[in-house]
Amino acid sequence: MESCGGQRDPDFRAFGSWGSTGFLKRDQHLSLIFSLKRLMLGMWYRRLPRLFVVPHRPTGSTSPRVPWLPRDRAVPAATTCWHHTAPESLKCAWQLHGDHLELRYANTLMRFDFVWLRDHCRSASCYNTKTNQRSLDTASVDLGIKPKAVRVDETTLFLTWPDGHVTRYGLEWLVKNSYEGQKQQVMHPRILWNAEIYRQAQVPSVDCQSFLETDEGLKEFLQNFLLYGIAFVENVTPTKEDTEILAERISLIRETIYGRMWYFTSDFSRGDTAYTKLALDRHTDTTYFQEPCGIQVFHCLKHEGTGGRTLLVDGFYAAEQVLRQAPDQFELLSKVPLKHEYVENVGDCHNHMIGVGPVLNVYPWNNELYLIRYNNYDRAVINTVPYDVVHRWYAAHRTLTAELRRPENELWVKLKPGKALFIDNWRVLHGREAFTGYRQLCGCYLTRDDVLNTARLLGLQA
Ligand SMILES: C[N+](C)(C)CCCC[C@H](N)C(=O)O
Ligand SMILES: O=C(O)CCC(=O)C(=O)O
Ligand SMILES: [Fe+2]
Repeated sequence: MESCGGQRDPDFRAFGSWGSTGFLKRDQHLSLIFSLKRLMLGMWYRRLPRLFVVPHRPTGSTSPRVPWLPRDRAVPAATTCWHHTAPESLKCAWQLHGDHLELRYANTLMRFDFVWLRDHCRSASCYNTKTNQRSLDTASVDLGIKPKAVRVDETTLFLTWPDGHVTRYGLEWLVKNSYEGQKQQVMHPRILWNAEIYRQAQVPSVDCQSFLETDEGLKEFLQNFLLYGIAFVENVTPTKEDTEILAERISLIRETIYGRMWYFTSDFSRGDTAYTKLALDRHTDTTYFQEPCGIQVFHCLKHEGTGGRTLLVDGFYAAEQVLRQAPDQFELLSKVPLKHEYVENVGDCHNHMIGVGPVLNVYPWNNELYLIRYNNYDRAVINTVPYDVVHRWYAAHRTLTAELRRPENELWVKLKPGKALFIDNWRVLHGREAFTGYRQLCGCYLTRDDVLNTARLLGLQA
């Protein structure tokens, strides 16, 4: 067990009343939870540096074949000695415990549950490599299963099960697919930005023709989009139909209560401030959906008047500042569930949407942030949080808001006909300046899975 004694003494109240058993009174059970909190915070702090880092994975070993290959050995009830593939190099070592196998390979110490090892067997009878689907019925695996024999050579782990079935795992595959391997990786490599960082990066807009007609153009666009959470296509014919063709090049269009492709202007045709000339503070859209829309496309088709610039803020950059300054507040924003709501009764439009979730959503195994839900207009009555937590939540929300509002974090752009903007609505907040005159925007939402699918098919990590 690693010790975390050297770390700063945190404000335990920040977590004190937030536990899996519900809300505890601030000073209750303090001594009981003290050591637990220390442990949790230790884990928390240790994870910090990994949160936004582009992954660094040990590459495949190229060491020469080891001449000595151990033969199958019978497994004693519980063995504590390490078995090595090559005693000199200690390249791979394993140890069998009562309920799991411990494996050290490529600088990674991994622990595998026996049921997991049986469940992920890639043999022909357990896994269909044509469909990439499991054939094994996991429910048929004895939960007390234990391998009868274990053997490791320089590339492969061999397990023989009590019924004689043999499972083989590539050691590289295990490193890539183990929990220990995963928690050292980020799912989505990103470059967090403020206005200066974004400008300095000089991220190019991709030309419409190259976007539509070449894989390179599309890939460049998607790479920019994945890294920065925004990307532009230029020289687009300023019509709704041409914008739709762009959208369909990378994704399925997500139809919502606003339609499939939408046009909008300041006619208050819908019961939302977006349909006025008023300024809109930074926000993400559709926070009131259980799954907020992944991507938003904007294409300004016309503006005869003044103002109306678009504001963009990297929500993950701001969240990272909160994490550095006040990790307890970051934690609170990632744990407290809230509702957002859209209630509309204008003309023939009647809608009532409710979405539930915290402001910051992180993957539990590596603490990587993947979704920010931030819309002060659409935030519903907070009735999911007791009063003392709610006060701390407001303080945390204030810290985040202060970061989001720092002028140096604001990227202002004037959308012009011909230039389409794609925004990662799970990461980058948008807003707009008040305007005068006739202004018409068209666009749509995209289904996130399909954008990521396109990116992966082009070889990008998404
Ligand atoms: C983009 N479009 C004009 C169609 C919809 C605007 C939705 C506005 C809403 N307050 C939200 O933030 O979700
Ligand atoms: O008018 C704009 O530029 C953006 C309005 C807005 O926030 C939206 O439509 O989601
Ligand atoms: Fe919006």
